[in-house]
Amino acid sequence: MEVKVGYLGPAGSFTEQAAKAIFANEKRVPFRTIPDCIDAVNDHLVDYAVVPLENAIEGSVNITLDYLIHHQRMTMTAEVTAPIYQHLMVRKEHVSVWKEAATVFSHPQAIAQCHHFLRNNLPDATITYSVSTAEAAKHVSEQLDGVFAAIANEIAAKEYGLEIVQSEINDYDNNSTRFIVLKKGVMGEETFSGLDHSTYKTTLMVTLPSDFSGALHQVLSAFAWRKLNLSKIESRPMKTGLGNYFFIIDVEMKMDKVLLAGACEEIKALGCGVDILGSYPCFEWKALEAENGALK
Ligand SMILES: O=C(O)C(=O)C[C@]1(C(=O)O)C=C[C@@H](O)C=C1
Repeated sequence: MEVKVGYLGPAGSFTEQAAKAIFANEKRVPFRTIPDCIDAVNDHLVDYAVVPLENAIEGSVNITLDYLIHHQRMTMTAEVTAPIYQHLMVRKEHVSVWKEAATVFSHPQAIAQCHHFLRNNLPDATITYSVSTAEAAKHVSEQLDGVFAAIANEIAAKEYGLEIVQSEINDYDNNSTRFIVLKKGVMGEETFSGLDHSTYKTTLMVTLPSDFSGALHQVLSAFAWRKLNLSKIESRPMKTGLGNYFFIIDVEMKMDKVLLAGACEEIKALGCGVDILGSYPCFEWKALEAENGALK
């Protein structure tokens, strides 16, 4: 049976590169938005969805996290972290006048990664958000009147015939984004065409009982005394009123029947809610490059 993989498109998005890295030989299907991608798995249009989850400069991709928690629960089944290089690009005839760009188009995450660059180099340009960086590049390539620019990657520049006029414009080096592979149904062992993974993570969603002093401290203690390493903890609004939050906790370990299961039981005994969003292998970009060819 043919495996289909949905990703945030169009062709040339960072998410497409991430999807290619894990699913080199599967059929990849672009979707317009992150929720569309996730819904496509629910509607059985595709078997997996690859969506961005967290960026090193801008933090969580809130739309992914919130859509997963509040609208469409899916199982996290793999992670790939990709280096991210943002470039400013224009139509070929505008290379010498890029500083006159009236509008810069890009995905909000990409704009946020380049705030200082934009402030220093294009202070008067209007910023217009696109559903993805590749969509921004496609849009600029279609504009015949006026000077416009997009922030996107090298592959998008090639795909839509744009010229890069300023490269690596992200405000901080070592920029990277964590992409997550989602599927419907229960957690299971997935095999990703024999790719080597470096670590395992388990992502938990924890809700605290109301008005319980020291609750978060006790939740963290359940991990601490078992010496379970956390790689991330983040609070997000429950959307039920100010002051109501849930916590996303990433534990650097595969779900097991003893340590992690014990920590979850202990947290539940405190009156907290615990949902396991996934337990998954984490792929390194370098290793994938070696297996699948250069992806930058
Ligand atoms: O717009 C794209 O190309 C995407 O794949 C989305 C996305 C994101 O939402 O984080 C992916 C990586 C970059 O950090 C910027 C944008």
